[in-house]
Amino acid sequence: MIDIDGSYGEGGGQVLRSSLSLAAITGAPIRITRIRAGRKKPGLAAQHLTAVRAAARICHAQLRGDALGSMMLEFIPGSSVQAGTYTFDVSEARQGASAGAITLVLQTILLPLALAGNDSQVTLRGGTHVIFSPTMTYIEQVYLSMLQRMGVEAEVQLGAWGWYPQGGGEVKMRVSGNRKLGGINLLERGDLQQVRGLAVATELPSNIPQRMASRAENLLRTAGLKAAVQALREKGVAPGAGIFLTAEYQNSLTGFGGFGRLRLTSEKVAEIACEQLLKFHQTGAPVDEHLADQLLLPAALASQMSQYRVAEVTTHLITNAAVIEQFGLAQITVDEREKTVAVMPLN
Ligand SMILES: Nc1ncnc2c1ncn2[C@@H]1O[C@H](COP(=O)(O)OP(=O)(O)OP(=O)(O)O)[C@@H](O)[C@H]1O
Repeated sequence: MIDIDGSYGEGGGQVLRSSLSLAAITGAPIRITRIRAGRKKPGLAAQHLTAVRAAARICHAQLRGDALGSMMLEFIPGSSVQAGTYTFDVSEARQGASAGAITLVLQTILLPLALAGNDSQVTLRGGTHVIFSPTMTYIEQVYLSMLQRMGVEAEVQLGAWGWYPQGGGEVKMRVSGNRKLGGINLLERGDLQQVRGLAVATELPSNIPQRMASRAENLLRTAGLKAAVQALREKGVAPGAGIFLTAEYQNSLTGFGGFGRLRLTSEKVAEIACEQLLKFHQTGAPVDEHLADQLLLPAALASQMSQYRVAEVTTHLITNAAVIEQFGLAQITVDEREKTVAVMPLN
């Protein structure tokens, strides 16, 4: 049994999710204690419990402690990961609505399913665009595109947008199985090719996406960046709005978003997204601070070494590296001064 201290470093949900993915892939039983001890409301929230149940479903794991608020979980895989057709809904973890991010549930099971013997189809329901987590737009345009270069083949289709607090979004994912992963080398990003964007509203007037789109295009073009932002009204169960920008460099991709809320003008929402993107652009780094921690898992499962340079070394990155190393799959070196990450798989 591998013992994981859920309070280590960042002490957030990622410690749990990385451990679940690796337990499913390796078949190693795990016990995680002090889950999310670093958070205001510690223990398993709806999103985490959905990830636990999803990981357990695909490898028939026995569970102990799988309840909302639980700070301890035992996860004992009962089989290798089984490809198949699955549905996971965060609202089943908590009665009533939940905007738990299904992108994080998706990340928990993606690599186990990509390494399984056959193709899978997964339907996910809950929050698709939720602050402090990757948005489904980021997953599609940045995360999956980068993972494709490492040998992962998966496609997502967004059926409905799910915002905080109601959730209710839906995504269908198709994952090809039997994949062999390769390393990635991202030390130089090359020139910016373009910034693409989606300015979206559900159940709100069309001037909102239009205003977000034109403010973002103006700001980015004034800063000398080539930008095209599409204004869209989309399907969702509740009102919501946001703008999601993807910057395409010769060798790399990144994405940033801004979320609408009451008393925040559409223009301000666009400015929030643009500020983050311009700040990243100035760093010259190929990998944004979020992708930095998300690339560790595929890199540890690859057959070659990976190396990349990041915009910022975060506690998420350091924490995830330590969790992955506990499974003995890779040696990870983070150079805080050079802001580089090297992942050397050990098998
Ligand atoms: N704007 C963003 N774009 C892409 N990825 C993001 C963004 N914000 C956060 N993330 C990613 O979301 C993940 C959040 O992990 P974290 O450990 O904080 O867990 P959590 O389950 O969201 O919840 P909590 O922080 O409440 O425990 C990290 O992988 C982080 O890189």
